[in-house]
Amino acid sequence: MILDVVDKLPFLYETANAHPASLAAAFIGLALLLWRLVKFTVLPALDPNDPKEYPYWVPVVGHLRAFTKDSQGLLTRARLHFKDVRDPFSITMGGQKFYIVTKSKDVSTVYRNSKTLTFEIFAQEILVDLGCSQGAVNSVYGVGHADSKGLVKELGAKTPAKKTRDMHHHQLFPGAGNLINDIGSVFVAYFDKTMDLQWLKTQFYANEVGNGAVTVSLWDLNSDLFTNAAQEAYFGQKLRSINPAMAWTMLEFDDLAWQLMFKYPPFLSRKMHAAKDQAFDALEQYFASPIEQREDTVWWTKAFEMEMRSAGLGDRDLAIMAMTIYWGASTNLRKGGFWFIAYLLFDPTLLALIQDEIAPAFNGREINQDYLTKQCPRFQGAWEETMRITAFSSSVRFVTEDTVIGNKLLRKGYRIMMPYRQMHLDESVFGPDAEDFVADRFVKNSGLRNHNMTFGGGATQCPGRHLATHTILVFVAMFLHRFEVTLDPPGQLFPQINEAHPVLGLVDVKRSSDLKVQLRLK
Ligand code: HEM
Repeated sequence: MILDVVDKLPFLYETANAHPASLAAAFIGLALLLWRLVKFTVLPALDPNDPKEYPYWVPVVGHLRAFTKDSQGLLTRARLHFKDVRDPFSITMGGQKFYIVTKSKDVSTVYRNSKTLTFEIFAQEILVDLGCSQGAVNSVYGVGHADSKGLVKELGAKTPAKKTRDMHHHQLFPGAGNLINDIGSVFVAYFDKTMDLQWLKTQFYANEVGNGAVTVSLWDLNSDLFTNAAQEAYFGQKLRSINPAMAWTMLEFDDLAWQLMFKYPPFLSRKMHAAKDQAFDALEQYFASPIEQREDTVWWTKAFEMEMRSAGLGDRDLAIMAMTIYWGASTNLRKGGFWFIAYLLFDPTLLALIQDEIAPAFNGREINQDYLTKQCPRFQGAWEETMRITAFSSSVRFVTEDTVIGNKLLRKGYRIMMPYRQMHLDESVFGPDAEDFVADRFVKNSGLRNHNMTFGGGATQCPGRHLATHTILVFVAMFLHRFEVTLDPPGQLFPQINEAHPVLGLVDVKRSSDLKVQLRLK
């Protein structure tokens, strides 16, 4: 770095002499070089416990542009810049410093610490960005009254946010007294009804090709079935009657939701706001309608509504909060189904092996779901590998007190980001083929499951993880059992990922590389 500056001094001097007008520019350049030298070389040497900062040229802006263009590329470059030792380092974007944690062991330490590292500030920010009133957010999160465990200090009672999380567990977890089967059965009934050629022929993404076969967009098929199934479970028929195309409204919002995350100004994100508001309007109307018309939902929806109303929320705030669960469930399920089927279709040997493995789970239209989810290790393993290779989001935390992670001191007031992809491609954990899809990786070494972070971890670990795995395994097995599936036209290339946009879990597909598949009843 020092040599950098010394090297450039004669150049700056000559430039200033030859063109006096550029003297100011030369001084600015010199000042910038000195600032960089002090900030990224001198100061870090004085405080080796501070996570090193990935250097940048433009103060305040930092790496914002690179992050919005290709976040994983930026994080990889930064990690390699620090010789891949995987100590926590920091990146500045738009004036905000983020600590980046990429070592599995450090990530586990972060997940275990709910005392000085918190999450709720992020949930509150996203709710406000979505349009929730500050009053509603304050009462749901007990702002100013709750401790780090989500207990209201004066009363010792749980905040509504904490109770809602407990309700998710009751609805979505396996185990005595829990209700995962109730919600799972709605998904399976919906798949059973819609994985039917007559039904598919009526959809805009399907074309009849003769002999009773149809060609469909694999992406649209997954989007449609998973999102509508989630809607049916959580909001029953009433929401469908208010907005028959509600699922597609949600999906339109999901496709553009990255603009919300990057805080695009409204004039540059009109389509996203329009879809979002349309979704909120429908859900607001839903919650304003008589409760007797909304009996056909899973337990969670009613329990959640009761809790939120007693916290003083009105229909609009209720709609916004309920939409986040609809969004979280549908955005990832559709991507999971799509990528899993794509990996199977592009490996005929694996596909044949899986088809043999799952066959005993079927007796006509009857499905032994227990068999599928517990007795098919190659099938389960291929799904786990699909998740490992397509998980592109990050867990985040806010540092409320100075905290040591690894051998670095993370300072109060900054944010931590734990990008799953950086951990999932760690060759010291997953081996030299970490970048490849290896269908039996988790079958051969089940210990690797502890390093699969797709569902996050700690207090914020995805409560839908059991349902997600269950419904995706059942969906894909039904799809492969019911239809003969071929690429149409043949010779299509494997779909490309869309790395440019941030996601809430699994990576998006570049729509131009969607797969067209022909479905014929077996
Ligand atoms: C393949 C499918 C899915 C993936 C990859 C996924 C991934 C994630 C991730 C990465 C998080 C954040 C974890 C963290 O910050 O540590 C999360 C949170 C969440 N997920 Fe999922 N998810 C999936 C399916 C579902 C489903 C089906 C539901 C509900 C039915 C669901 C409900 C939620 C909720 C409510 C949260 C917020 C938890 C909290 O902050 O307390 N997810 N999910």
